[in-house]
Amino acid sequence: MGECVIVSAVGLIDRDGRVLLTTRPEGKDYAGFWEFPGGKIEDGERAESALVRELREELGIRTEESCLAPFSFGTDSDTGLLLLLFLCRKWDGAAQGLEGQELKWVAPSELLAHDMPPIDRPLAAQLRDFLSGL
Ligand SMILES: Nc1nc2c([nH]c(=O)n2[C@@H]2O[C@H](COP(=O)(O)OP(=O)(O)OP(=O)(O)O)[C@@H](O)[C@H]2O)c(=O)[nH]1
Repeated sequence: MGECVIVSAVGLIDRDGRVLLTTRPEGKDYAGFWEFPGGKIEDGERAESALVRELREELGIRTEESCLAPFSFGTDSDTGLLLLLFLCRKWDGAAQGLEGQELKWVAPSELLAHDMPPIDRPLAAQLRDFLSGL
């Protein structure tokens, strides 16, 4: 049986209710696909602190664990990936692509128009429905 990889990711929601998607950098799996910012949880790390760290490293923004609300999760039986999706509406700084990734603030209704890894699609649909008040 393969190893389980746990990834923390976040739907950052701005004041206009748009969600930040970023591209996966060249050389990584799903390069060029759109994803929720985040990354793998390191050994002994908690999901929230991993996300606070990744947001600082990848986007140069600062947030706190108390600003991260658990939203949903997804699993991929082929890769053993477990993706934990949080939501965040409060952070300091303006997001930048510090690892060369593209950034795009996307209206909820446009989320599914973006190429995403398979695990993200149902999560994006849930997020769209949640933000549209369905
Ligand atoms: N951050 C993020 N990763 C995702 C999403 N969807 C998805 O399948 N993944 C997968 O989750 C894994 C996250 O790994 P990563 O490469 O971003 O993590 P990391 O920054 O810790 O990478 P590293 O191990 O290359 O340093 C990848 O296999 C990636 O394809 C998503 O929405 N956000």
